[in-house]
Amino acid sequence: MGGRDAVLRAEGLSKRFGGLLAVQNVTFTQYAGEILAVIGPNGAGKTTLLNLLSGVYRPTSGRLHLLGQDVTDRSMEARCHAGLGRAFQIVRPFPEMTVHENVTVGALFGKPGGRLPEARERAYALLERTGLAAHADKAAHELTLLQDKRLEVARALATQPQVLLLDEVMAGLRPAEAQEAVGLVRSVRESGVSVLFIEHIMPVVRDLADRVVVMDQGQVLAEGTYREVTAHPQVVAAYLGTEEGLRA
Ligand SMILES: Nc1ncnc2c1ncn2[C@@H]1O[C@H](COP(=O)(O)OP(=O)(O)OP(=O)(O)O)[C@@H](O)[C@H]1O
Repeated sequence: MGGRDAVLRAEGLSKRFGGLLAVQNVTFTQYAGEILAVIGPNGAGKTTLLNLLSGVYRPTSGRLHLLGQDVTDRSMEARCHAGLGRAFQIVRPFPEMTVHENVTVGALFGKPGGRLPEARERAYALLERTGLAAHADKAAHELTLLQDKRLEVARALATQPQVLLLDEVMAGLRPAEAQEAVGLVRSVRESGVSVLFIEHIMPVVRDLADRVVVMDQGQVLAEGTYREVTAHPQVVAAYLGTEEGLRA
């Protein structure tokens, strides 16, 4: 697989909260065009890792490279401008603004110096892509949960990321809806965006991820394809007795 470009490279990332090392010496590479899943039992450090990647937290130690640049000391906004987008589990649109206006805000925020007519146009194109065009003029608070998730992805894509971070966006969706969301994430990748996602729903991980990083107690326990990691004895042991188990 020589010659593949790394889009994200974490080198020995650690994050300490008081006496707790929530993320401990985490190293991994995500390659261009890849859909990478981060899984692990509750409290494994997944959300903390995502917060280190997006810039919510600075690491206690370690470095982060985005598209070949060292962004360890850059703010969340600077990382966004450099090509990193993020969608949250808890969707927080501006409830009184329309769906279209919400995505337009994302389009204006992503690249410095963006112009309004252009941003509005790009927002419409994204609503088409995410299946929300028919709801463009609704207030955001009128959307269903699945439509909310679509809006969150559209808003993140509006910032024109090359790497999109998704934090449990399937949470709360019914299985059929989760399948629709899987289709949406695939289409995001088809458009040339690399995707890193945290997910508890194992069938979603199986269907979507090219590669999986398994965390436990702040550390990377295993890395590989879904088949490889779910056959790994330490991974099976880490999941035994946990609520989500390793059902697939
Ligand atoms: N801001 C914080 N201050 C102190 N401790 C924290 C903070 N954020 C997370 N932790 C702790 O760090 C550990 C890792 O938490 P984190 O939320 O990253 O795990 P997770 O894998 O995302 O879990 P879950 O699957 O339950 O969301 C936990 O023990 C948690 O209590």
